[in-house]
Amino acid sequence: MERNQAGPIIVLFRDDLRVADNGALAAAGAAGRPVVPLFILDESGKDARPLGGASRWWLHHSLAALERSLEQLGGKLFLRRGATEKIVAEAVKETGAGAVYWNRRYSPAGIDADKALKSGLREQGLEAKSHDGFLLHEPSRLATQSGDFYKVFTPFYRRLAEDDVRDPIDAPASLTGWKGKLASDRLDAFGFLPRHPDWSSGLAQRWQPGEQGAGERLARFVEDGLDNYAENRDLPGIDGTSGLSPHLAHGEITPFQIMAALRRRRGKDADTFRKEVGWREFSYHLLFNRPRLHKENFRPAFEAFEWQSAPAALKAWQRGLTGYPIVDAGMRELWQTGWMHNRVRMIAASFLVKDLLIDWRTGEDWFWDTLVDADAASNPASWQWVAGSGADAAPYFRIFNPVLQGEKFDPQGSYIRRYVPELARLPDRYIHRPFEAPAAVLRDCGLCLGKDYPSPIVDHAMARDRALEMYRGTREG
Ligand SMILES: Cc1cc2nc3c(=O)[nH]c(=O)nc-3n(C[C@H](O)[C@H](O)[C@H](O)COP(=O)(O)OP(=O)(O)OC[C@H]3O[C@@H](n4cnc5c(N)ncnc54)[C@H](O)[C@@H]3O)c2cc1C
Repeated sequence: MERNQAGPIIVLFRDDLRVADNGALAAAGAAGRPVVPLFILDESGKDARPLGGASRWWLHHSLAALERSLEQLGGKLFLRRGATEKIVAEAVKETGAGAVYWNRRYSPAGIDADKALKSGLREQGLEAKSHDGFLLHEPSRLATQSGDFYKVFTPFYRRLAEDDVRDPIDAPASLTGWKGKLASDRLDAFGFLPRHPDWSSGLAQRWQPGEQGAGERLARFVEDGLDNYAENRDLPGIDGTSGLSPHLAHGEITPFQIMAALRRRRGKDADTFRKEVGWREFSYHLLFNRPRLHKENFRPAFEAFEWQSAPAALKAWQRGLTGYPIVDAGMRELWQTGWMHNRVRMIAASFLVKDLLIDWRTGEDWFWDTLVDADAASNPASWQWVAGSGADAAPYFRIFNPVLQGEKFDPQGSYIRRYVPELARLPDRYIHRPFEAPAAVLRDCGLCLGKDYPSPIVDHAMARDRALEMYRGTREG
């Protein structure tokens, strides 16, 4: 096929649902040719991981916001579902496009699909160009001195910090919209919104999906939230973190924009925040080098670990009915809002894996389905970190005590009172250990343990010893 240098440029949208700091869109806009923005949901590859329910809810609203932003610039978003190469081939044929631009993806299935796309388009004589945006670093390029990938965070982060971070790219002032025809699905017909039942009201109350919501959240955080972040980030009872993770997961904002917003900020709080963004980069570095991170233990010795089957305990964990208030508050926050505080994610994950001895993959799957920020790299990397099977993982003997963790990080129990309202009347000293409250205290609070709120489904001290024994047998792979 002859390259049509005057023809329209197709710009693909996938996990980059924004118009600012969008290298592909900016390049297409600057070329002055008609632009065909095309969103493709591709769940067809053999390693593709279908999105979970909460991510689908987010995606619906994020696409609606993107449609509006593109319209304001003079463009129209086309929506398709299917194998990337096939959909793009059809779109090229229908529009007579001479070029296809996109921002790089870093999930294993995304990398494979885009590689095939690039070579296929070039073989046909079309221009195919990819841009950065999702990550600060290219996982294929960063290597240790011995040429291996990084398995420990600190040297990875030190190396990452050596690189200059480019400035964000402005959104195009306007686009030359493409006026021809192209098949497009209707957003509603994708069926991303839950209907029977509709469980999304808590998500809608908490979040504003879309680029505008992302930008406002970043600005608010830098203005009001960054001071004391290093301490506040561990306190689930306050709004002490940025809440940017779902916006990052859907590419409504880029780490380049975040770094630019922090550029003039020095000191412990800003450094800690940059480092957290660095953990996201590290997770993708691991995923790139271990594409089956959500299926296979990073440390092979864990393949032999004898996880337990405990369906009733799993259900209690998922519903926030374990009898450990901090675990239950976290699991209910997740269910109601599609998000859970990082400190509580660690505690709830540790409880599933170490107290209940349930395979980390089961918990990872649940988070994948229920988190609005479900992320192909951070989710499995974090679960493996907690389980001890991952790179640079928590040592096996670190087993969170859910009562002590609760008392340390939510001393007044404000987080518990918000998400486990049946415990709200308990005095602070029993809020994390209702099972130790004297009968008179429980009676005064109108609380009947085992009826209004469960007794612990497992004894932590016993569970800790059991886990230590099993872990000792599995050490270092
Ligand atoms: C078991 C478990 C599962 C997790 N699953 C996910 C997931 O699916 N998606 C996800 O984005 N994060 C995940 N995390 C990491 C972390 O909990 C969230 O990134 C964080 O809570 C998001 O809230 P925030 O944006 O307010 O974070 P902030 O504290 O404001 O941090 C800013 C950004 O840094 C990144 N970040 C912070 N902490 C981490 C971390 N430990 N690992 C990787 N990136 C980090 C995120 O992109 C975050 O938005 C998981 C952690 C655990 C323990």
